[in-house]
Amino acid sequence: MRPSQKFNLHPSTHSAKDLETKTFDVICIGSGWAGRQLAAQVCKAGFTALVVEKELFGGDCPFWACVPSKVLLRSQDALDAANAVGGAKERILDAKVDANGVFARRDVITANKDDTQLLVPMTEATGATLVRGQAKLADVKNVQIAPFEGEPVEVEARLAVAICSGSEAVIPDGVKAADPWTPRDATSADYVPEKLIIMGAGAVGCEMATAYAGFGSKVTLISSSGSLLPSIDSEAGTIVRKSLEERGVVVKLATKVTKATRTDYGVEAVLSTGEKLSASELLVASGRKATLDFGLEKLGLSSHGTHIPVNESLCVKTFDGNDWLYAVGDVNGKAPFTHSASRIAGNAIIAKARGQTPSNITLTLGDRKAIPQVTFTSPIVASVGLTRKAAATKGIQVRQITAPAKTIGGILHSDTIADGWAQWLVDEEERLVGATIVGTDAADLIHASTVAIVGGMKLEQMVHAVPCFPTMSEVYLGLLEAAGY
Ligand SMILES: Cc1cc2nc3c(=O)[nH]c(=O)nc-3n(C[C@H](O)[C@H](O)[C@H](O)COP(=O)(O)OP(=O)(O)OC[C@H]3O[C@@H](n4cnc5c(N)ncnc54)[C@H](O)[C@@H]3O)c2cc1C
Ligand SMILES: NC(=O)c1ccc[n+]([C@@H]2O[C@H](COP(=O)([O-])OP(=O)(O)OC[C@H]3O[C@@H](n4cnc5c(N)ncnc54)[C@H](O)[C@@H]3O)[C@@H](O)[C@H]2O)c1
Repeated sequence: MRPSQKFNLHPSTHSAKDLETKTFDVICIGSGWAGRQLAAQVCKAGFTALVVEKELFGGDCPFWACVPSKVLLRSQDALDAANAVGGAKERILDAKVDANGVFARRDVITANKDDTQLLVPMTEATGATLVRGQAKLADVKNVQIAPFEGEPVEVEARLAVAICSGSEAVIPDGVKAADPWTPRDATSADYVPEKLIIMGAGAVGCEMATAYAGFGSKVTLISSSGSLLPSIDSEAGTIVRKSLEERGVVVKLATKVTKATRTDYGVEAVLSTGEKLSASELLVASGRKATLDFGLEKLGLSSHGTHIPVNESLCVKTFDGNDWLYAVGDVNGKAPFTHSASRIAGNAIIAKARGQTPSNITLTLGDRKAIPQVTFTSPIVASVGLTRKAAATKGIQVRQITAPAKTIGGILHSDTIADGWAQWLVDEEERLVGATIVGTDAADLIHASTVAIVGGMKLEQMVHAVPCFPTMSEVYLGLLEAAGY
C-alpha cells in the first residue's frame, strides 16, 4: 500500500447510529478547512452543526496538502538561509538535506495521518458534532449518512446544508497506465525517486520540483503552459524557472505528457514533441476537480462541469429558489486555497436565520478582490488581487509599477539575496488593485498589499506607511519610488 493510503479510519468511533439528535441547524458534508470553519462559525453564533467526514477529519490540508508539502520544503530553505550568511555557512558540513529526517519531521507534524491526535479534539472543541461516514443529499435539507459499519442514517438541517467536499487530483486517461504519483503520494512519500518527472507547473508541480530537487532527485518538470505558475504574471515563473534550473531541474514548457506507462525501471512518458522519457516515478500535478460523490443528481441537479457554481453568498446556483444549499471551499472552484474557505457562507446563513442582511464582508471576499496566494518555491511567489492578465480579461485599465524585491535589510540578512521582483497594479485613480512579490519573505510581505487592497487605499495614502529600517518591508519604498511618490 502507498504511504498516502496508509491511515486508520477509526470506523467504530463517531458513528451516526450514536447521534443523540438527528436534527442540526447546519450540516457540513466534509471536514476540511471549509467544513470545520463553517461549523465553528455557526456554533460560535449559538447554532448547532454536524460535520460528516468519509476519510480523515481535517481533510486534505493537514494530512496530504499544505502542511506536509510545506514541511518537505522547509529543511532545504533553512539550509539555504544558513548557507547565505558568512560565519554560519562555514559550519555547514553538507548543503543537502537529509530526506529521511525531513520525512520523519513530516510524519510527526501530520501525526502519522491519525486524526484523533489533533483534528478531532480541535473540531469538537468548537462545539460541532462529528460523524464518520459517506454523506449523500437525500432530499431538501436531508442528508443520508452511510457509516463505515451498519445501516445508513438520515439527518435533517433546520437552516442549511453546506457541501464542503473539496477537490481531487485530475489524472488524465493517457497516463493512468503508469500508476502515477498523485500530489498525495508526493507529499506522503517515504523514499526519494532517483528520477522524477513532474507533469504540470502550477503550484503543486513547482513546489514539489523544488522539494524533490533538494532531496537529490533528477527532476524533469513538463508543462503544457508557456510559463511556470501560469496563473501569475509571467515574470514570477521566469524567476522560479531560473532557480529550479540552477538546482538541476530540467524544465520543458509548452509540452504535454500525452501518454505514460509502467516499465521495469519505473515509468516511460511520451511527450507531445514525440520525445520519450523514463523515470522512477511520474507525478501528475495537472490540476484538480471538485469531489462530487454526494448525490447532487438526487435533487435533479447537475454540477455544471468541474465545480459547483455558487452566488456571492456561496449558495448553490443550480436551481431556482435555493436558499439552503451552499458549496464552500475547493468544491466551488472560486479560489482553491485553504484560507479562501472564508466566513462568507457562515455570515449568510447566520444573518438569514436572524432575519438580517449579511455584512459586506460577504461581498469583499465573494468577488475575490483580495484573496492572496503564496507558492512556496525558492524564491517564494506571493500575489494578491489582480494580475495584468486578469485586469486585461476584466477590461480594467491598470498602471504597472515594478521594483526589485531586494532591500538593505535583505542584504544584511543574506549574502546571496537575489534581486527578486515586485509589482503593483493601480487603477486610474491610483488605487492599489493587485500586487505580486517574488523573493525573500514574500509570503509575509504580501499581507500589507492585501490590507491596502481591501481598504481601497491609494498610493497617496500608502506613502504614509513607512517601513522600518533595515527590513524586507522596504520593498514597499522601492515600489512607491518607482511609482513616482
Ligand atoms: C500538494 C498541495 C499543497 C497545497 N498547499 C497549499 C498551501 O500551502 N496553502 C493553501 O492555502 N492551499 C494549499 N493547497 C490547497 C488546499 O489544500 C485546499 O484549497 C484546501 O485543502 C481545500 O479545503 P476544503 O475544505 O475545500 O477541502 P478538503 O480539505 O479537500 O476537505 C474536503 C473533505 O470532504 C470529505 N468529503 C468529500 N465528499 C464527502 C462525502 N460525500 N461525505 C463525507 N465527506 C466527504 C473529504 O474526505 C475531505 O476530507 C494545496 C493543495 C495541494 C494538493
Ligand atoms: N501554496 C499553495 O497555495 C498551493 C500549493 C499547491 C496547490 N495549491 C492549489 O492546488 C490547486 C491545484 O494545483 P495544480 O498545480 O495541480 O494545478 P494548476 O491548475 O495550478 O496547474 C496545472 C498545470 O498543469 C499543466 N498541465 C495540464 N495538463 C497537462 C499535460 N497533459 N501535460 C503537461 N502539463 C499539463 C497546466 O499547464 C498547468 O501548468 C491550485 O489551484 C492551487 O490553488 C496551492
